[in-house]
Amino acid sequence: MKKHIDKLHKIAHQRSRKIIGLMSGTSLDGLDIAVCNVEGSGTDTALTLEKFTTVPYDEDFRNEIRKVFAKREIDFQQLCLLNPYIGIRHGQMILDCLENWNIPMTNIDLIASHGQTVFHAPKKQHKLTGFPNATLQIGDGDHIAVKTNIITLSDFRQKHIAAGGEGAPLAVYGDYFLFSKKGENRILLNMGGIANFTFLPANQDAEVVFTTDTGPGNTLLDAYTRRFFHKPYDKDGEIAASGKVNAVLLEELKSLSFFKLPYPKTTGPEVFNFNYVESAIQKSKLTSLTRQDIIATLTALSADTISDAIRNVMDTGEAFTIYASGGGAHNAVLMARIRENLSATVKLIDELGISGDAKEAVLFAVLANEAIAGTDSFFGEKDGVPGVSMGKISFPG
Ligand SMILES: Nc1ncnc2c1ncn2[C@@H]1O[C@H](COP(=O)(O)OP(=O)(O)OP(=O)(O)O)[C@@H](O)[C@H]1O
Ligand SMILES: CC(=O)N[C@H]1[C@@H]2OC[C@@H](O2)[C@@H](O)[C@@H]1O[C@H](C)C(=O)O
Repeated sequence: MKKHIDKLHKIAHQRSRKIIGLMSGTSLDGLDIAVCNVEGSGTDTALTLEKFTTVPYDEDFRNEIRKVFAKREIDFQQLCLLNPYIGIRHGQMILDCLENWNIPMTNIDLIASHGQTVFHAPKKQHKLTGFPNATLQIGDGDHIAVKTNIITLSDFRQKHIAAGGEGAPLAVYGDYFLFSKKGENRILLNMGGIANFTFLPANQDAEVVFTTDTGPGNTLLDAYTRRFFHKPYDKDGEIAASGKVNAVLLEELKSLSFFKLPYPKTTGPEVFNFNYVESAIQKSKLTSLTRQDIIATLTALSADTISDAIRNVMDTGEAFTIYASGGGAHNAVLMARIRENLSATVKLIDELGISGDAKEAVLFAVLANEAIAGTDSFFGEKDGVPGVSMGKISFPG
């Protein structure tokens, strides 16, 4: 309908846009909702985070997602039902938040929805001849648009794959637009379920900007803390601090083929799960390790593989600063080992003006802003950062 196109055209030409960024990551902890005011685009983007919250998922919702999450074999009906269901639930969470914040729906121009990743299968992992890189996010944008009456952009990762990428990491675009700084080599490290980072060179050359996943962030820690200690995660790294890293198990865990693949690469809980850890424990014949030692070793695995990946990019001897975000930035043991491994300054991204817990949701708002109001961007011919606009548009009516 032309009225929708006219409205979108108007939004694209406004001096600033109010965009809600949504992120629900691999930790299944909840939906991050960030209300952003965005002016300009590309490297001229000026963003203010006006409101942020994480709406926690209730256990029932989490369990419904877990039925299909990162599983090779599932009940197909469950997947089919979850696609609209997650969209509707996310839409309702937005409406509730806007009401609590006293923000009229009509003040919001756009929603940028990541959706829920249920499976991630880059070619390097599935290895099936003829099949492309693949990833699947559900929670359809049409349901969010109709529920909230707000134009919604969603499903950002498919275009990245269509343009030659693995569908991730996408944070790199917003990282460059918002946080690149002349004179400082910056590593923006995000430790969610899976860890990834963006390298922003001190000369701000977009063609040198680099991004990759590194492997596990918190996903293994969460799984084992849930199993052994009946808690959702190792708060502040307290359990890890009470255990000892087991060098034999750590080496066995590091022998996984993923860690030998060249960078950039991407991964998910399809690879980093119970089976992987259990089979490493069996292989190293360490069946009597304490639970605390296992958590300490898994924390060291995350820290060491993050550090190896950063070393691979920062091999020039130049100084750099790490800005950490994501839930793992709250884990003191994880942070301390990264600091020690790299002898680098490690700060929180919060020092750059955006809360580390909000960063990913904010970056999806930036991607939507680029799709609607941006111009061409070019990050060179290297793997992993195609210069394309991402996000599919859902109109409310
Ligand atoms: N105080 C804390 N101490 C230790 N770990 C914490 C703390 N708070 C959060 N976390 C960890 O952070 C995780 C959530 O992180 P985050 O929300 O960044 O992940 P995500 O966005 O779901 O994942 P991804 O970025 O891989 O998609 C929790 O599951 C937990 O492991
Ligand atoms: C397929 C998928 O959802 N990947 C996530 C996941 O969580 C962290 C890491 O793996 C990253 O590659 C990506 O998310 C962030 C937001 C990204 O694309 O930058």
